[in-house]
Amino acid sequence: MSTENAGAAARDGESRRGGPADSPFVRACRREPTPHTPVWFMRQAGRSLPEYREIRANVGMLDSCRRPELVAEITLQPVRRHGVDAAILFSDIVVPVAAAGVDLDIVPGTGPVVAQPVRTAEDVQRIRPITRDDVSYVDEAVRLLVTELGDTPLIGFAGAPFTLASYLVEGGPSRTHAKTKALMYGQPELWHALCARLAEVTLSFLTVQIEAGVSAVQLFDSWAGALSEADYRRYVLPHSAYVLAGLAHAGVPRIHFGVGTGELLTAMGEAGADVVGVDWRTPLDVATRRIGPDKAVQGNLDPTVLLAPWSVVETEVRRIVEQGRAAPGHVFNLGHGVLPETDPDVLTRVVALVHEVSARHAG
Ligand SMILES: Cc1c2[nH]c(c1CCC(=O)O)Cc1[nH]c(c(CCC(=O)O)c1C)Cc1[nH]c(c(CCC(=O)O)c1C)Cc1[nH]c(c(C)c1CCC(=O)O)C2
Repeated sequence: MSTENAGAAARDGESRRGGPADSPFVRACRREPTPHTPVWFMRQAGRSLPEYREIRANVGMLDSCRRPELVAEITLQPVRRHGVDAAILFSDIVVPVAAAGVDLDIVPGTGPVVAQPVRTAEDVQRIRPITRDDVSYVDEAVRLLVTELGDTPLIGFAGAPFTLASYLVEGGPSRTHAKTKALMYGQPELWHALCARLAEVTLSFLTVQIEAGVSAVQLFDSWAGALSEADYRRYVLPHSAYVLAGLAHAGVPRIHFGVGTGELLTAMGEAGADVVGVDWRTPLDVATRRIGPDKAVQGNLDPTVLLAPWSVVETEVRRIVEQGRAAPGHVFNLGHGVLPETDPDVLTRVVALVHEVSARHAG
């Protein structure tokens, strides 16, 4: 398809084998053989890196997401430092929601805070559809990055309807998602109208990123694990499935991730993913049995293990690479994002170890 190899082809003036579409990361997503297990980290661009803290010192989070040169630099920092197999666009799940007209901010140490939480049909109607022009800074940043990254794939991402709805209904982060679930159970029509709007915004946002050249996309339904499987299937899956189906024709791998989703892994795969993200609670061989043979898995080192002595990290990395062999494709990652207090040198060592251990057993 047209977006594949865009960077490499532009530089070479011709299309050739290789480029991001032939990288270990994309091949693993497609369940093709790889020279080593590819590895990247959720939240690899962020507060664990001193160079990130320095560049962000005087720029607000949302502002930084709207400056293409800054987005490109922050996205590249972990690729240079750790040698990860993929970059992830520096942005946030609330960026497209802000572009859709919702008044919100990202408060340091707290997360997204919404000025006027969504409670009524009028509130839902105020969430406008978005076009490329509403997020031209993302289009520009992706194009800059695809050229800079060469053969290293760039992952685009968005928040899934449930996780976005939770921030909008609660007005900010929530442990229980009580207001969100109250709306879901009490006003199912309004709930579905809200999720349908968010699915439309998310689909447009991901389409902009794919057209600009990302090699894969990840749909973050971080808080879906708050639901039973039955409620997930009834209230959430159709909306996430709408987004994932809308991207099928683009041909880039679709990763679907959530936390605490051991009981939802089958359903999250059925929603239309090529790769299912697994947190640390479910071993990858068990997860693979739940997800089935036609999807790859991504995960699943507990982020807090990175704070332990190296011998513990090493044992856990080896176990996960080994259990990942049960899957038809494995992308090594954490079970959730990098914690800010993580020593970046440990991340660099993990990348090298994953490559070494998996290459030794290849073929
Ligand atoms: C739920 C969610 C959000 N944002 C995101 C999710 C889904 C992933 C997950 O489950 O962690 C996704 C996200 N947010 C960010 C990225 C960047 C790419 C990456 O390196 O992974 C990604 C992929 C940057 C960010 N997004 C945020 C930061 C920290 C802000 C800062 O550096 O000042 C970064 C680097 C802010 C944010 N934004 C959000 C939270 C919970 C927070 C953290 C609040 C805090 O602890 O300060 C909402």
